[in-house]
Amino acid sequence: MKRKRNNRELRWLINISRPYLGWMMAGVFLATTVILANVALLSVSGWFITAMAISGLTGAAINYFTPAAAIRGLAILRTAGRYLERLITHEATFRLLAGLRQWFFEKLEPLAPARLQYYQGGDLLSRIRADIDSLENAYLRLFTPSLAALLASILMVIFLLFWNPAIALTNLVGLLIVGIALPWAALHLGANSGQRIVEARSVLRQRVSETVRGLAEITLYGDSQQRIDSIQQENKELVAPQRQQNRINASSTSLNGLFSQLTWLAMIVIAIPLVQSGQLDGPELVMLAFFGMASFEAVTTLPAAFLALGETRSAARRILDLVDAEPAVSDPIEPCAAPEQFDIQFDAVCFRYPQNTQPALQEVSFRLKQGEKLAIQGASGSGKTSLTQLLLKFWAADSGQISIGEANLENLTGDTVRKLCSVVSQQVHLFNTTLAANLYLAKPNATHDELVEACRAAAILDDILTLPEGFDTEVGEAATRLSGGQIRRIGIARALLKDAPIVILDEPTEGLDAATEQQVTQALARLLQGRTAIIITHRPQLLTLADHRLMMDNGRIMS
Ligand SMILES: Nc1ncnc2c1ncn2[C@@H]1O[C@H](COP(=O)(O)OP(=O)(O)OP(=O)(O)O)[C@@H](O)[C@H]1O
Repeated sequence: MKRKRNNRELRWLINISRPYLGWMMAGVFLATTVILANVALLSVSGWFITAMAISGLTGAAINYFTPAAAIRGLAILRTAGRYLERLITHEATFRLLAGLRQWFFEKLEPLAPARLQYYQGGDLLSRIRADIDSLENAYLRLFTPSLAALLASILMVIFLLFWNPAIALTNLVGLLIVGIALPWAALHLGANSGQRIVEARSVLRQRVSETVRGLAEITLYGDSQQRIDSIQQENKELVAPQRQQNRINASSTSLNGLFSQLTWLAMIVIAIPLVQSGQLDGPELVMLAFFGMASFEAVTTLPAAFLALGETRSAARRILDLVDAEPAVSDPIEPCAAPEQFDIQFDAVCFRYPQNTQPALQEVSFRLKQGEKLAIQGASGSGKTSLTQLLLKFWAADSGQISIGEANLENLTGDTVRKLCSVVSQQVHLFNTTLAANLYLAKPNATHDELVEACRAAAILDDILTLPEGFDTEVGEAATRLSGGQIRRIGIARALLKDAPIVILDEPTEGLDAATEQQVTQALARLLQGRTAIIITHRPQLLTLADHRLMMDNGRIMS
């Protein structure tokens, strides 16, 4: 089962790299060229220096032009090849990671908000950033170098076979130990700590981001020491597996050095008698010794890369676990077109959140005619917001039926339903860009006049125009100058721009002082004109906008 899951991650890593296969193969070709150029450079140099020394001693003539030119050529090939290889493999990997982030967001979107509520903000961020980034290891340090090592090793051993099978075999054994046995051992020894690193890093990130967000409360309630202690503890949880990985890495680096030196030594020991028997000459002995030494460049990075594979796999698993989650509501296979009539009807709707034992809504039924406004009141937790969440298709009813006009909600896609609805709540999220961009969000193709008109109707135009850069003011700067009431009127302007036939108000005047509440209520009255609306509120002012009232208690409609 575990092996199957591991294969699933590796298969996925290979599958997503398909579009970049051309780039990867070019990287493999260049990496192989660099390894071979380096081996050839050292071997020719060793041969050349020895041949020169011998000719100096014996006075024999030697052609030094060809080897000197070869050395220069190989040095240039090695340097230029390395540069191009890094350029190409990094380009391929970064393109892949960029594509992956976009794919991840596309997969996340249908999960929001219902399924994502189980993940903390810091955890999601960790998956989007750190987990995706750590996949870089798979491509830059693992796939490309492994393929290049395989290709280069085959060619090097074939080359040695022409000189002597025993030397070739010795080199092959050394390459197999460093290129396969050590990486295999590192992979198995490091799998557990790799997984712990990814998990501990995510926990630490969540804790830090939550601490920074709640800094005001922590300072106010004097909880800082406890926080520091818990961050230190979580830091220790991260450092322990990192230390273990460093130990494995240090051991594998030492063994790596030991086996490559032993192989090299064994190759020399085998070659010396061949010199004595005249099958090899002195320069060739040195050439083969240098060849053996340089050949390990092909495999020397693999143990560390395979050690990091445990971490990479865990990161891939966390990404897959999230994107494989079933959306809370699936779209119909053959959806209906958007309704043209906007009565809202709930028929015996029951709903319970998956992890709760108590239902949030029980047998909820009501009918609201197009253009009418319904106020819903009730104690906290009575199910008011849940009712609107179902209407927006963020969750699906367990039983009963919801319809808009003639269309049953089950036959409409979530997108279609949400295009028909605007929501104004007490929390208006402004993105960190200009005010204009925040407003265009509701209608990307709106003209500037439409923007101005919506802001005028929401009674926020004058406030925006007094800002130094008007609509072009950055929200970061504006947020310090905009009051809660002004931000809510920006939310109303957005809803006006969207011009959807159904409006949901979820306590939009909560927490405002009387004067501001009046301004916001007037703006809301303009928004509700001619639209069907559900208004969740306790505020008497806002209740005056409603034609009907419902009281909820414990998930049921009381009156
Ligand atoms: N996302 C959620 N996941 C699990 N349970 C939830 C979720 N949202 C609400 N609940 C639970 O469902 C019940 C109804 O909550 P709901 O938010 O609909 O009530 P509400 O009347 O809008 O309350 P409030 O006025 O405090 O916003 C409550 O018991 C609440 O704990």
